[in-house]
Amino acid sequence: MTTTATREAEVFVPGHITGFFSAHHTDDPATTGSRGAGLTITTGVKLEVCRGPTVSPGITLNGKSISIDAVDNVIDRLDIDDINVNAQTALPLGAGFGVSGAMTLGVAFGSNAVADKTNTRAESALITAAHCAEVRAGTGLGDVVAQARGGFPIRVEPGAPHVGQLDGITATPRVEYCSFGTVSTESVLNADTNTLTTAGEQALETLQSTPTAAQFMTLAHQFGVEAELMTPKAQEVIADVQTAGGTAAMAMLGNTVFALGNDLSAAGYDPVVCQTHSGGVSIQQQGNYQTGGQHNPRTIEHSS
Ligand SMILES: Nc1ncnc2c1ncn2[C@@H]1O[C@H](COP(=O)(O)OP(=O)(O)O)[C@@H](O)[C@H]1O
Ligand SMILES: CC(C)(COP(=O)(O)O)[C@@H](O)C(=O)O
Repeated sequence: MTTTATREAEVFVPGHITGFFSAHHTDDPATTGSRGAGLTITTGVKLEVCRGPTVSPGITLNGKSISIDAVDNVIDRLDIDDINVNAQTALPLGAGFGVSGAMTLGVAFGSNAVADKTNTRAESALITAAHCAEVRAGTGLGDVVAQARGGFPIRVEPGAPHVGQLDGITATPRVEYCSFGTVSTESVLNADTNTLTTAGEQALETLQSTPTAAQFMTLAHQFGVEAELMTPKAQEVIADVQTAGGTAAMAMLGNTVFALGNDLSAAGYDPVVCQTHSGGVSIQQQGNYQTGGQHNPRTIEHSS
């Protein structure tokens, strides 16, 4: 039996729920992005990334082969078409949790962790590659930089690292959400974004003067109304939460309603419960394993 070394890494990227945003397009994806605010959540995407002579290239999400434009873009950009990615998530794709951003950022970090030591990149280069890939795909403007930071990010200035600017709200609330399906981010971003951008800029100014979780929720709800982005289902659920004395908002951009504390369950819903995530993208494991042609990730040996 011939023995060959395969490199493997496990990466976790938190989900990201945008509460409000404004869109800022330029002719360069690195300076294109959004301003706004959202929160990263403990429910996210876990990616096992492998590279080696016995590894067949490909991407799966929850066991099924998947095609996500932003992921294809980052693979091209970083020239990493020899990796295998096995991603798992409890989050729905296309429903406003930044799963496309998480996949793209996770592939960038994972591929770097399994690259030859002479071919590694610094974090800012990987985040920039993932951000530009999402912008080019038209599926996100600010998820990647928010997911790289973690916590409760405020996107003060748009764009990739060294261009954009991030701040945050110092709170780690419990989060509840109910998802009812997808909204096409590409369709919203390709349409006229003037109304949403005016609403998003006003919300950001108010949040910066009172950067609290409660203020964020009030502004996120108001943004959904003013930007005319609310789905009928989101309107119905948010109205029920208000009747029960709480605050809820639509996740941008998905047919998803989120709330802090227990505001959805107090209104009689049965939400998924998670927490604000304390950190950003992280490499959980990384190492080599030996195989005689069989891929068995459980035999991973840690390397420093
Ligand atoms: N089954 C699917 N449902 C939704 N999107 C999908 C699916 N399969 C592939 N995609 C692709 O995934 C991307 C989803 O992007 P986006 O709507 O921004 O999702 P998210 O809100 O999860 O980040 C799009 O490029 C879309 O074409
Ligand atoms: C709201 C959105 C433009 C898209 O978010 P999603 O649909 O989750 O990809 C996000 O990237 C942002 O800039 O805030």
